[in-house]
Amino acid sequence: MKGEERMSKDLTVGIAGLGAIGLHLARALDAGVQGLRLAAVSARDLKKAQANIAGFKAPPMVVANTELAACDVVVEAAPAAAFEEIATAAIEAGRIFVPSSVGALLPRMHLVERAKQTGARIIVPTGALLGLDAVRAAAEGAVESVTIETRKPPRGLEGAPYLKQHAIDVGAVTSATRVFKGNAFDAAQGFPANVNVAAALALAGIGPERTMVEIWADPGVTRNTHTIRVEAAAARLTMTIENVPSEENPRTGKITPLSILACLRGLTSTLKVGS
Ligand SMILES: NC(=O)C1=CN([C@@H]2O[C@H](COP(=O)(O)OP(=O)(O)OC[C@H]3O[C@@H](n4cnc5c(N)ncnc54)[C@H](OP(=O)(O)O)[C@@H]3O)[C@@H](O)[C@H]2O)C=CC1
Ligand SMILES: O=C([O-])CC(=O)C(=O)O
Repeated sequence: MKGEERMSKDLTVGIAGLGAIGLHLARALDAGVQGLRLAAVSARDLKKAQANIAGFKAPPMVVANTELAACDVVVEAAPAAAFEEIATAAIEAGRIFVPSSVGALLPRMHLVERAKQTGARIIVPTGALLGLDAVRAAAEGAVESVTIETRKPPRGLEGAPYLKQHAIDVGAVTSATRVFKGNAFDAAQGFPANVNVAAALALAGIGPERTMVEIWADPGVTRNTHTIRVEAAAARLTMTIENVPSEENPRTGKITPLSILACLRGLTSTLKVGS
């Protein structure tokens, strides 16, 4: 195949937010990923965004969140508060939408219904978690229970609305302390910047009401640690991932942009591994 023909088949990618996830992903795409071309980025601070991409081989356009929807694939890597604007534009335009702020999708499942009408696809990456292939497989059969226990260094939980509402000061925590126990829906509301993994797990398995979550502020861990336990008719799963916090945002594990990159490669790769 000629080079031009191959170019014309590339999927264009737009990224909303150039932080711990978005900037790493943008750099990786700029370095070159077969079948994908970084075409546009958005941010709150557009000047900072321009500076961030200045050294790129092929700098993307810096656009408003809604204008990313001109791209074939829209990756949301912004704070949860911006999720609705970015998601709605991408879904109305019938694009492939890849959310990072997965917790913000749970109270907006109407977007999934809307995507059915517009032809959009919503592809939730595994993100900072693991094993969603096995959870999805188990959920094709009977599942008794799904739980996730998240342990983060206390500063990785700072600022969560649930902590403020319950006057919990994680800065004062000196030994492992459980700060939340409940379902994934409530966890995502109370900790919008912390438990997107629980939301992804819920969507892969038995839904946000039945997926149970514990969140621990743990001065004894240096990594964001998530343990999933699944009791299903076909298998029992226990899996733990220990994520190195990123320098830019300690709430976010370094593996997250890598997971999204792997997810994007899967959109165009000839060989795709894992369900
Ligand atoms: N699915 C998963 O497994 C995981 C998901 N996450 C979630 O992914 C999201 C991104 O995380 P992370 O990269 O660590 O966050 P960061 O805070 O590091 O980056 C977010 C970026 O978004 C930009 N931004 C702020 N407001 C807006 C806006 N209104 N529109 C567009 N961009 C904006 C900010 O840039 P500036 O203000 O300078 O313009 C900032 O650089 C978060 O919601 C986080 O909770 C995180 C970890 C794991
Ligand atoms: O990076 C992590 O370990 C998980 C995280 O912040 C999230 O789920 O939002």
